[in-house]
Amino acid sequence: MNAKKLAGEKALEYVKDGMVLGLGTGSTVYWTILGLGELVIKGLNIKGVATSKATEDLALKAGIPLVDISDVYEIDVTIDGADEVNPDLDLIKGGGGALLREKMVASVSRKLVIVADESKYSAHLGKFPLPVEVVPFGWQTTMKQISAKGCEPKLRMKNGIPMPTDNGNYILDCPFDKIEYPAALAFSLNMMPGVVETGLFVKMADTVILAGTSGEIQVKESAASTR
Ligand SMILES: O=C[C@H](O)[C@H](O)[C@H](O)COP(=O)(O)O
Repeated sequence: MNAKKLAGEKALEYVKDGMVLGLGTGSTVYWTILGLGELVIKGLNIKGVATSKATEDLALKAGIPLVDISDVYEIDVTIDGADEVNPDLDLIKGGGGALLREKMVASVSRKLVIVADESKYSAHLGKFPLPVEVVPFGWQTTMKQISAKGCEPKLRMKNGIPMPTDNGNYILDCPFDKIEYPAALAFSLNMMPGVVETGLFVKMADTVILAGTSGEIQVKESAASTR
């Protein structure tokens, strides 16, 4: 069975008529967006806020009406994917480079629902290299500052050039291996002037839906979400 499809479609249970929805990015939330499109055709009245240009294109093709983040006071529910989830439901995100807009959208959402296949669940964050969005100016300097925190960052490339994010920045992929204190690491990285944002989402997820290839679905609820 397609675990991503199972998880993505399960999240449709959190959607109600009249909601403003944050639409995440990636191959798991792809299924949520297709499902939402079908519900819209059947008469569901929702508005979406896209977290990337790719999601904007997909949502428009699916027939979902979109609004800009600046045009809403708050978002009812955001549904998004993750690259890694720990038992506290802290996350690593940004494998697709959308972490900044995803975090901005999540920060104004009353509820953040994460959809993932069960391989993303891990006792410690860090197996997946942490994406950090940095400004192009002096990116090598920022990279040195991040190295001092105990990893060897790699500049993300695409077609032979640094991959630009939707915001015109670069991504440094930072293999920390094992992140003991996600909040402390996020804070220290965010203190660096060249860092725009990190893919660490600490105490942001309210619900995580994990699906396996044999069809089982686990729904984990956070006791510690700070939003
Ligand atoms: O930048 C991308 C996002 O954070 C994605 O939500 C994350 O990489 C998970 O993507 P996928 O569902 O394709 O594994």
